[in-house]
Amino acid sequence: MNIQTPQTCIRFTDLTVGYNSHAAVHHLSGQIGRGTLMAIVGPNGSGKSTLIKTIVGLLPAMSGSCRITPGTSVGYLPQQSELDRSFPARVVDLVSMGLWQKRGLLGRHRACDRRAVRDALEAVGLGGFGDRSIDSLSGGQLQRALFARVLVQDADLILLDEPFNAVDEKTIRDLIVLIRRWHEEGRTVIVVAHDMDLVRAHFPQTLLLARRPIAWGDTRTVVTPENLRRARQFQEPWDDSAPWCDPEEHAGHSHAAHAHVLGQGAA
Ligand SMILES: Nc1ncnc2c1ncn2[C@@H]1O[C@H](COP(=O)(O)OP(=O)(O)OP(=O)(O)O)[C@@H](O)[C@H]1O
Repeated sequence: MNIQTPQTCIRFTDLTVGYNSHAAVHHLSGQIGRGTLMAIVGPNGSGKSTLIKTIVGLLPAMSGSCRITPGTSVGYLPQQSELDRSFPARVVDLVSMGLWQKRGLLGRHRACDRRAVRDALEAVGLGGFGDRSIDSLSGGQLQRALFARVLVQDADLILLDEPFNAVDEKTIRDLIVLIRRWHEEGRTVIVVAHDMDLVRAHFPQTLLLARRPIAWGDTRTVVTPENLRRARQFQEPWDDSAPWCDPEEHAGHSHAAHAHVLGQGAA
């Protein structure tokens, strides 16, 4: 039985998740405390987006579980590549979509909602961009608009999938300010990232994945050359057509990682 303390935001119990009976992440156990600011890192194809989608509820567990403490509202920023930019919408419409959990899909927006959307656009440096069509935005401007949508969601748990991808340094700095503010407000923020210097500088906690948890805990002890090398080693020989999980291999190699996950990832 899982015991969720009031401080727990997410609990993974031997979670395995994937596609068409192939595991993309397997045997993840541990918990994320409320108010945690955490990065998820790992090589391409190591299961970072898959894990985020499972937390958001878009992908069911194959076995084990991922539980969010009841009553936790969730905000999610998908990878830009998953967005259809040709959809005929204005920036203000995109940002207003963040209100649907409060107002419903067809709900009328009140004056306070319109103000919240305007304030969010100002906060991300897109004041005056409301009437622009989303296909006219640069990549960095679109990322700012997506952050504005997360701002109006006003969620307890915020999941950002590669928010720093293909944006310039100034935009990254501005987005980091927003992320830090969410953290200071006591929200739980989980960010998929590839830039290890940025992770070391801004994220106190890190989960390093290579289809399985390699290490999890204090960023200084997780993002080490040795752990990154191990992550690459686990990832490179991976066979996408392999059976969904090899218990022998799991028992032999991931025991140390598990101990680390349970010892340091647990909040
Ligand atoms: N819809 C899907 N159907 C089948 N397999 C998928 C699907 N989405 C992802 N995968 C596979 O699952 C594995 C993990 O993918 P995932 O996108 O979670 O990795 P990632 O760590 O986010 O990678 P990246 O850093 O490249 O974004 C990969 O082998 C990928 O090919």
